[in-house]
Amino acid sequence: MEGVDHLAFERNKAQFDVDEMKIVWAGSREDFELSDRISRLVASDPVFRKDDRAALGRKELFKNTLRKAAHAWKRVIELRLSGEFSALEPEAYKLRAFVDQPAFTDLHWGMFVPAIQGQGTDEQQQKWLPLAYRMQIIGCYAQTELGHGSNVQGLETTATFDPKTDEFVIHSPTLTSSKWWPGGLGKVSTHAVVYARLIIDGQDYGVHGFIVQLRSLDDHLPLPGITIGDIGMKFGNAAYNTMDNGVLTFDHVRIPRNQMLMRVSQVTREGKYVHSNVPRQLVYGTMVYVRQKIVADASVALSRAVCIATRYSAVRRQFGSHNGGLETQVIDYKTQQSRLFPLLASAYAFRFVGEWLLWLYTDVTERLKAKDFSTLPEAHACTAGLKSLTTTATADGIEECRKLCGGHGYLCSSGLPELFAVYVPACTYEGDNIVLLLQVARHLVKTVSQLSTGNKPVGTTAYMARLEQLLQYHSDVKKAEDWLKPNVVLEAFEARAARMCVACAQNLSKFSNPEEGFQELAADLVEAAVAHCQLIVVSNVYALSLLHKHLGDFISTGCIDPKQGSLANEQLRNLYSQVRPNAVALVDAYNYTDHYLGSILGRYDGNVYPKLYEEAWKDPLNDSIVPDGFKEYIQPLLKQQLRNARL
Ligand SMILES: CC/C=C\C/C=C\C/C=C\C/C=C\CCC(=O)SCCNC(=O)CCNC(=O)[C@H](O)C(C)(C)COP(=O)(O)OP(=O)(O)OC[C@H]1O[C@@H](n2cnc3c(N)ncnc32)[C@H](O)[C@@H]1OP(=O)(O)O
Ligand SMILES: Cc1cc2nc3c(=O)[nH]c(=O)nc-3n(C[C@H](O)[C@H](O)[C@H](O)COP(=O)(O)OP(=O)(O)OC[C@H]3O[C@@H](n4cnc5c(N)ncnc54)[C@H](O)[C@@H]3O)c2cc1C
Repeated sequence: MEGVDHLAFERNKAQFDVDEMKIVWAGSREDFELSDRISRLVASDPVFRKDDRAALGRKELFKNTLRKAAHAWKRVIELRLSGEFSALEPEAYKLRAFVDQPAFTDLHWGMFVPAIQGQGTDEQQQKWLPLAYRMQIIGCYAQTELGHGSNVQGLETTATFDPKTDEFVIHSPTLTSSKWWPGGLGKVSTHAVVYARLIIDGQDYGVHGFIVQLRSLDDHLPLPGITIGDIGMKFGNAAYNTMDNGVLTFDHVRIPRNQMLMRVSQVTREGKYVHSNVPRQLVYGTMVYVRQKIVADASVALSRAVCIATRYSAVRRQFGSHNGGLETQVIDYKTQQSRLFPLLASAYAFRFVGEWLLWLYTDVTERLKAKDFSTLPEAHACTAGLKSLTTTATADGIEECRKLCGGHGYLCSSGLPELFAVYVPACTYEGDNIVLLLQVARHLVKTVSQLSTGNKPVGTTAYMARLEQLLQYHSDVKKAEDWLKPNVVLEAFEARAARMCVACAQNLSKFSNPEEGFQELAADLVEAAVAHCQLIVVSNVYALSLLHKHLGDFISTGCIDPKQGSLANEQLRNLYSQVRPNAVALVDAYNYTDHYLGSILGRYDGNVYPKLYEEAWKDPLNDSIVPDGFKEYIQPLLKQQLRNARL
């Protein structure tokens, strides 16, 4: 029934003030009001409808994306959502987020602009940023090649300095050096920040960023020497196919010398390479920025899936009917709770860890401005590790939510298949998750090895300073409630991470060639890195379900014994019972509109069955009662069977 809240009985059970929780989730009252206003604005605008997206072909889908991006830009300007540099303001960012359709603009604002801001000189910023801010040029981030993505130092594209003309010659020497994947490149971008090996007088100075114009600003045709196109359909139907991930090759394309991004190092008019007194890794700065953003976004994607699965689990009933009464809500099954509630808790945990990471990133940025590079390794390890941890958990969590919704979760109208297909590449882009965990492992091993030299570990590795104590540690948990004490949980996680790191460091020391040891022990190193990253995010329910999931680690490292493991599980069951009456209210606190959720199963009013039924009839296959192709392919079969039957 329209207008009836089928979930009201669930909402009435809540033991906390959902409006207050909305503010906690949003970050502040101001943020809440902004999100609320912008999400409603998007939901009520017919251009931003998305319920028809799954049935669109690639070309229509892409054009639809262009239309939405242009309309979003128009709305930003018309509504005066922000000041001079409009699209960088939170309102504009939120508007793009609630439109919820990946587009070239994500890379323009999310990577092209930050690359120039972070790696361009003041002069370069003054020239390029106003054009980019007004979208008079549209840019992408062209780093990955057909042959190399993870190994940035292995890129093959060359930028050779020509002192005669004061230019760089950008060239793709091999097929594998073709740029491959950059979003927005395939059909839209007029410019790119291209990463290429700098060659001066035959000497290779490694990978640097260059601003390169790709297409004419008049007719949008590729400039001479440039071959460019889309790399083809990707996983899922609509999903990430709204994005024109592209291929690009250069045939001796010339750009002026001042288009090398020169904040970190410079090439003079005479062809002299000058490296500023800063770490070369600052060239990777844009990736650090985006990894931090991706962590913040993980809680959004996971919370959407959890919201759908929680509301639907409260609506869906199976088994347990007595005397013709109602069947049991599937959310009341302990197995459903043990799969769903840790995800609900994870979404909240990732929301808070995202805030913390933003603080860390802001802090390191301020320090870099003051030429203090001391916290850069920690910022790199945290952004890389948490990007890996949160995106893996979110991608797995979305898929789990699909299963939690049974058969109906497999329908596109549940919103879950598309959410998964859009989200899952986050485990790969901006650094493959395993490759990033190996970076964390390097940082941890280095930290352990420096302990003997008296180096005091700082930041998230500070617990290693108590190594002796952590190596002696054995949990003193005696009853299930003991697991509710944050310190008890935290110490167990610290001891587990410390012991796994130390074990790796000890095993590495047995190799005469450390690099060979690192390769050989990579799987263990990744597990130690995961343990360290989990330590960063632990909080009550979440921590206990993780402890239960990784019980083997905790027992094998001697941090807890099997009895204490069972007590943790007992406590977990108690906590699930406490979460149960609050579950629907906890997902209401995300304050998502039905438009943004894009899911019949997750509708706010819980009116699932009539709407599912209604939606089925909208499928293009139901446009005609007898399908196209009946006469050619079905009727002859039927007739033949009839003939055979008569024989
Ligand atoms: C509106 C939208 C807004 C925001 C966007 C939000 C979401 C994004 C949406 C969509 C995103 C879409 C697309 C994504 C785009 C991309 O994918 S762009 C391409 C990204 N590519 C990668 O991530 C490549 C991964 N590889 C690497 O990062 C590096 O190559 C490596 C770190 C794996 C290895 O690098 P090497 O140079 O070989 O390093 P090393 O020898 O291992 O280490 C040398 C030292 O450098 C330190 N280090 C490495 N990286 C960094 C860094 N980023 N910052 C600081 N320090 C770094 C490393 O720790 C070593 O230190 P030592 O002290 O041990 O020497
Ligand atoms: C949707 C999407 C959008 C993208 N957008 C952009 C963009 O805008 N701009 C851009 O420049 N790039 C972009 N990329 C490229 C992306 O950044 C790379 O795909 C990513 O960095 C992974 O690199 P790769 O593809 O080379 O993977 P590979 O490194 O080839 O990974 C293959 C396998 O090898 C393993 N592996 C690799 N190295 C190691 C190692 N040292 N030790 C152990 N295992 C290893 C990995 O774990 C993985 O299992 C995008 C990719 C996708 C999927």
